[in-house]
Amino acid sequence: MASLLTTPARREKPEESGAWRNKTPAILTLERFMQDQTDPENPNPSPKFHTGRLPNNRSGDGKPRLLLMGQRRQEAHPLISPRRSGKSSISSVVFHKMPPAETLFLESTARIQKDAVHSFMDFQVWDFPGQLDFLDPAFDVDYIFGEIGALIWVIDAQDEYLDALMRLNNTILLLQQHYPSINIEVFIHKVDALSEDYKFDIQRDIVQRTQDELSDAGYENAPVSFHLTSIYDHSIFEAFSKVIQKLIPQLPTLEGLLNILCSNSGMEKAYIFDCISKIYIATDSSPVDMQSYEICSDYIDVIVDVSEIYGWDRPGRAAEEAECNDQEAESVIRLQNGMILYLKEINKYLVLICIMKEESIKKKGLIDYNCGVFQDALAQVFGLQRT
Ligand SMILES: Nc1nc2c(ncn2[C@@H]2O[C@H](COP(=O)(O)OP(=O)(O)OP(=O)(O)O)[C@@H](O)[C@H]2O)c(=O)[nH]1
Repeated sequence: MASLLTTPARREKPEESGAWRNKTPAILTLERFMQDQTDPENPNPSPKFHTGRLPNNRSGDGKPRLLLMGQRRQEAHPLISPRRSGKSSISSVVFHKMPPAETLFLESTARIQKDAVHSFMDFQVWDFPGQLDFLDPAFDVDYIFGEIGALIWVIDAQDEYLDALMRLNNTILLLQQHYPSINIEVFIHKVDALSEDYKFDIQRDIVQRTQDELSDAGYENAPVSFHLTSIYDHSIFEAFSKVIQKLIPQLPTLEGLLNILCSNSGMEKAYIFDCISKIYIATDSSPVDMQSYEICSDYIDVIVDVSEIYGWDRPGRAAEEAECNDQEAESVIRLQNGMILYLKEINKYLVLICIMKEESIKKKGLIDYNCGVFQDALAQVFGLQRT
């Protein structure tokens, strides 16, 4: 069992007068400053964080689109309901916090579901009905693919997948001809019921067949990635993290900053998480192990739950925040194995979670300071990027 050592804390900042202002602890609403701060001299500032705008966005709404596609397979017997690949379940679990078991009751999607996700970067998730043949000339392919960030193709690994694979390959070939820069992410889904060996065999087979098809058509370097996923564990969040990270142009800078933070603060690993979806948008360059990712993800759940139960709206908070936008929540947990988890709120949507040995947290002043510098650097990077 992990034990909670400290909960909400604050970071104080000297005001212009030079005096330090005493503030009550920030509540863990994980809502804060960077995107929302208003500057009296510039009441409509451009947001400092990346909003995911695509440079070639035609409509100008600036929202990258993730398309969820995959085949629904009709069974030979009309009384047996068709096999569905799991697209709506993925979207509901990742973006709407639906418990995985409740997806059993989801209805089949009859028309394209457009879901706007408001998070550290706004994007849209379009869930396509499995039976829709968007390669039919009646569809406006440019409308569907013209502005997307990534196409996520969901294949049911518990079902026969050759048909689904054929359609995937046709789609990839179409995209390679007309939209070659779109990332294609293949989710080999529902692997929870498969043995370790079997799921890797399936992955190998799918990768091989796709690559053969692509190289036959002369597309050796198509941007296609494969992920083993299930809504019943963290793999679906991990896979989405990888998908989203590819849409963040500042990713190498973020990783560089996290590397510097880790090496100067004695940290083993650091993640920046989007606390609404539990997608991590960046981590340092040491390898990600699933266990550390899972524990960080569970940690966010605990913090968000605690803040929802015990958080309160303080009178005058808005005014206080307008004066000092440097206040954030912080929490430290010691794990049974002696490791320490340190969470620091970055802004309304993002939290920094660091994993470190017990010796490192003894220098908490240093860690707080370095995290403050990291936050400032982050704000500068995104601020500079937008000018
Ligand atoms: N075992 C397992 N079942 C899953 C998983 N993801 C989804 N399912 C189940 O798959 C079934 C179909 O899910 P949907 O999300 O409705 O499938 P869909 O692809 O959106 O279907 P259409 O809307 O008809 O295209 C549901 O009963 C889910 O519970 C998974 O990771 N593992």
